[in-house]
Amino acid sequence: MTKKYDVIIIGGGNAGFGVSAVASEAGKTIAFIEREDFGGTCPNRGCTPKKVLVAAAHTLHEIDLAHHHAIEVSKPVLDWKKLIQREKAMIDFIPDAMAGVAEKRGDVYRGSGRFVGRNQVEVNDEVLEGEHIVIATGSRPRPLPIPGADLMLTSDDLLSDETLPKDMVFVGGGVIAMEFSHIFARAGVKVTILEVMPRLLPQLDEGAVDALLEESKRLGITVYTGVQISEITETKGRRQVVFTVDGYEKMVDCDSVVNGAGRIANVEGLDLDAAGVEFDGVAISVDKSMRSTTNPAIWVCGDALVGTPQLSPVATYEGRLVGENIVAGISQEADYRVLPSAVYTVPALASVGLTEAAATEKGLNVSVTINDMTGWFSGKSYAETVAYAKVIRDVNTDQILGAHLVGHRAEELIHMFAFAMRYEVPASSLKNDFYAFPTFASDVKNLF
Ligand SMILES: Cc1cc2nc3c(=O)[nH]c(=O)nc-3n(C[C@H](O)[C@H](O)[C@H](O)COP(=O)(O)OP(=O)(O)OC[C@H]3O[C@@H](n4cnc5c(N)ncnc54)[C@H](O)[C@@H]3O)c2cc1C
Ligand SMILES: NC(=O)c1ccc[n+]([C@@H]2O[C@H](COP(=O)([O-])OP(=O)(O)OC[C@H]3O[C@@H](n4cnc5c(N)ncnc54)[C@H](O)[C@@H]3O)[C@@H](O)[C@H]2O)c1
Repeated sequence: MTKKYDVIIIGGGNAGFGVSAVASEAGKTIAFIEREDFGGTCPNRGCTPKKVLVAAAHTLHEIDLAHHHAIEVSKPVLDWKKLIQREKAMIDFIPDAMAGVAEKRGDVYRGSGRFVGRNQVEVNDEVLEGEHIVIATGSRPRPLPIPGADLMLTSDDLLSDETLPKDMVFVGGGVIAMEFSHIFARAGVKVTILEVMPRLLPQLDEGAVDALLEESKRLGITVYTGVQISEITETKGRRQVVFTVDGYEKMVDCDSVVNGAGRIANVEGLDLDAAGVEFDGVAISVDKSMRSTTNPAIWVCGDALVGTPQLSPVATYEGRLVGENIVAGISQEADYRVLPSAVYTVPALASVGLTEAAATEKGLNVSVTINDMTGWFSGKSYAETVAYAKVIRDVNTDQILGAHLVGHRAEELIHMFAFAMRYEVPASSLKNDFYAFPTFASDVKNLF
């Protein structure tokens, strides 16, 4: 007999948990399907384990700066295998803990879900019927049409391999490449980044990215932009990446090549046709409330939803919004305008709101202030190697439109700007408030 549910959720990551929190609180019956680890990418293969490695890189950075503080230390010795084991030990409770939460909210099915009708999903040969079905299946690394692409590692491998390579190449110069390149470079690995676009992190503010690029070069990372990769080969256990840049063919020989070329929606194998869900090969067609345009029983959220930021808090937010739309029978739209995020290089690049280019394109009357804080008392005290801030303010409304920071605890300070933007605190109020002194936060008064 077919089991019937109010809501079937395919995928037990941030997005799926967002949906389940709202639906279970409203007393809906839920089927929760997960084929791998409950918790999904962020706590098991993304944000959380990655940050353990970032923290180690941060310590290596501080040791490197010790001489500025009249502290002599010998060359640090990093035991990569032990670091990976520490990272794994810190997260190993997560899948079971999250499965426990899922079981409290509904019936848990372990396996791959796929559509067998407009309202039916099959998992482990069992057919479930849902009034609503949510696709929260996340993303996977973009497959690249390059000969030898199968030789590439993914971020999953980097978080698990206990052997440190001598040298490595990242294909793509986005968030994953930047974060891991700083970790590995600080661990002593020779890193090369190959980016197809004219600059790294193309969607972030150019000034902030330039500051990070300088810091990355200081670390010894080699960056090529505007490249075309033609093939990846393997000889004697080493990999060779062949590419063209500025009309010249080049080759880098290395231990590991990593796919950092973006992530695509994880929807293959769902048999979307069986549910009458329109999919153009890249994105499922949805309306503004994240509902399939061709089957109103189906919703999409998190990384599986194409075109919105692939971030953990966004996946949770979208999931909760889908949950609310299902429970209340409404069509709320997501609002992505104030979204603080960070690239966890060491030091980090953090941003919120409009880039300078986007503000200019909108024709707004803006004031853009750029500061290098390495010479400020705070920057000098901590011997900061990079401390960059760009703040974009609307002159007419005195509202902060965007902030882009590198160093100076950017990943923490950015929330002051985000808070001001969300609650429309005027820039002059932010500037004139009390701050504990001396702190990095108190420097915000002097940034614009
Ligand atoms: C290396 C890395 C580092 C990251 N760091 C950060 C960070 O620092 N900060 C940040 O905000 N974001 C970060 N992200 C992004 C963040 O992890 C994702 O945006 C977020 O996890 C997406 O959540 P989701 O629920 O949409 O998908 P996921 O968490 O991927 O969950 C989808 C789940 O669906 C399951 N699934 C897929 N298909 C099926 C099926 N057919 N049947 C059953 N189950 C299925 C999968 O097994 C998975 O568990 C990082 C990502 C990566 C890869
Ligand atoms: N700190 C964080 O919040 C964090 C950390 C890691 C990942 N993530 C999320 O995960 C997603 C995936 O990360 P990512 O770094 O893989 O993607 P990304 O979109 O950040 O960067 C991919 C880069 O690869 C380049 N590229 C694409 N094809 C290429 C090719 N053939 N040759 C060379 N370069 C190529 C793109 O131009 C782009 O710059 C991101 O969207 C990000 O939101 C977030």
